[in-house]
Amino acid sequence: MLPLAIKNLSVTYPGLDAPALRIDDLSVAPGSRLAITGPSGSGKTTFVNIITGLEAIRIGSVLWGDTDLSGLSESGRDRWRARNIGLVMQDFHLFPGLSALDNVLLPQRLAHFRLDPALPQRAADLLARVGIERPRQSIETMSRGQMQRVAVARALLARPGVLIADEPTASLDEDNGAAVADLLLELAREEQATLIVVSHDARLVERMDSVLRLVSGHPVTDRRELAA
Ligand SMILES: Nc1ncnc2c1ncn2[C@@H]1O[C@H](COP(=O)(O)OP(=O)(O)OP(=O)(O)O)[C@@H](O)[C@H]1O
Repeated sequence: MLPLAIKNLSVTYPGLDAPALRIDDLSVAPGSRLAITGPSGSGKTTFVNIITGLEAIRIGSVLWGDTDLSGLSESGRDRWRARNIGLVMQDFHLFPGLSALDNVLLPQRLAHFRLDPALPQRAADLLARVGIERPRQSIETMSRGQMQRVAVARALLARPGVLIADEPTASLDEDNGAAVADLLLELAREEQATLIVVSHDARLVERMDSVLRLVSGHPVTDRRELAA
């Protein structure tokens, strides 16, 4: 579980008159659940890229616990992200030709010379937890709902303190979207991870503790319970 504190953040891109993202002061309590909403182009993806360290911070600070991402190099941010963040993307980002189990293990296989011997069993347990009955099934033969559940298991494998999902239900039908939303909320609680979800899905958003609504890069929140 990690608390997030953003101070005086400003992200600008060449060719834009105004910052794509401008947040003066935002706190997210450890273990809480924050939804990010807002119209297209309002800065949601920029927010995710900044708080995960995918993008460099030039103005302001982004503190996860004691770690200020603005003080880390790109490789430092990559290492920090691998240890602390589990990511679930709209389009799954799974590798065809590999089984569900191997997809869950792949990021850890790539990150470490030698795979922690406990991880294959944890991967199998997580796949069972998200309802995947055939972990050896090739990923490209799975349904979209199953693929997203595999992606949720993969995000949690390394026990991240923070689980971040970018439009995790957007490409799923209603039933599968609801199942994935349930899993994200349940597993974040079970694993004691802070949960941050970018979503337009009203049923998912209303189940979070707080909502940060972005318009033209600015929070126009509803900051209910943000620091609860
Ligand atoms: N690398 C970049 N270079 C220049 N402009 C960018 C870059 N990345 C994002 N932008 C601009 O920053 C603004 C915010 O973009 P962002 O992708 O964060 O919005 P979003 O809310 O995620 O949109 P959507 O819901 O459509 O995905 C937009 O005006 C976008 O065009």
